[in-house]
Amino acid sequence: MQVGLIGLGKMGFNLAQNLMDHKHEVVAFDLNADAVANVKALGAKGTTNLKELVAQLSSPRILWIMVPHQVVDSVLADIQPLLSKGDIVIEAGNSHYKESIARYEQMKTTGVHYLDAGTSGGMEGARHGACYMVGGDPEAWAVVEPLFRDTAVENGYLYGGKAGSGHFLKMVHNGIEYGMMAAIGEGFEVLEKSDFEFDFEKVARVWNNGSVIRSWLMELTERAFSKDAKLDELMGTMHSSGEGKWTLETALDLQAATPVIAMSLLMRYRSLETDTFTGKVVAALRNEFGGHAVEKKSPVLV
Ligand SMILES: O=C(CO)[C@H](O)[C@H](O)COP(=O)(O)O
Repeated sequence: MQVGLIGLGKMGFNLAQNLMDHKHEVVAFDLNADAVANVKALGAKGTTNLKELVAQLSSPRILWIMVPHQVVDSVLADIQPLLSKGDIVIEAGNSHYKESIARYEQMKTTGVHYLDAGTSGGMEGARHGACYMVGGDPEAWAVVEPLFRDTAVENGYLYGGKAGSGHFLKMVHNGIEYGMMAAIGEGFEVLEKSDFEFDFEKVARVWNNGSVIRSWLMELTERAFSKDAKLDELMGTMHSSGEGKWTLETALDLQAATPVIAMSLLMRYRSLETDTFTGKVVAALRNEFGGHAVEKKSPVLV
């Protein structure tokens, strides 16, 4: 299938390669000319001009937007005048589900289908097999399902139902992610404060082999400690992008008791004031799976 891919950042560039591995035709857009040149070198078409992107697509067009949620509205404002009835927009930023519902309703008035797609698996997933949660019109979903089937891991995609359900699922997924990472970080903080002389990389490795808590996050923990045995180079500052806060706000609205997610979010805020070892572990994990910036001891963002 032909896909117009908007956004060649950490996730989008890898998704472009994943799509091409599965014989899909990628026409990519990014403002960064180097990223466009790089994806063209791999076999995609590419442009830094949105009008050119849309003009190169056959109708009904499929546009896959892979940009941070903060810039989704401005991308939509730019492309909407260029689209026609029947076109399909897949919005794969980590958007708030209520914004996705509003965008879906607005797009519907112009006959453009809008699907909200949460993507998990980080940069590695986007490249070699992601996990997707998608919401929106079932008819539009039926058209684009092969794209998700091909670029996901086996059993790694779910059509969640009406508009907003994809981003709602991704929001809750990220809330769970906060709690799991906080627990891993806290466990290693106990080890670090004890009198025992543990090799944290080896501890993470043994826990990855047969234990109840073996997981991709624990594998990333092992990887992080293999690079820096005590994470001495990192500040334990835990930034956040909003999904944990939205999960907690939603839980409060629904009167769902979510103390683990709440505390993990609050500890992230706390870490902005005081360095902790938990913070180092969570910061390292965010860097491992999402390429998110970490603060080094000399306070420089990398
Ligand atoms: O969706 C993701 C992973 O599943 C992103 O990496 C997200 O940015 C993680 O959330 P936060 O930045 O708040 O830690």
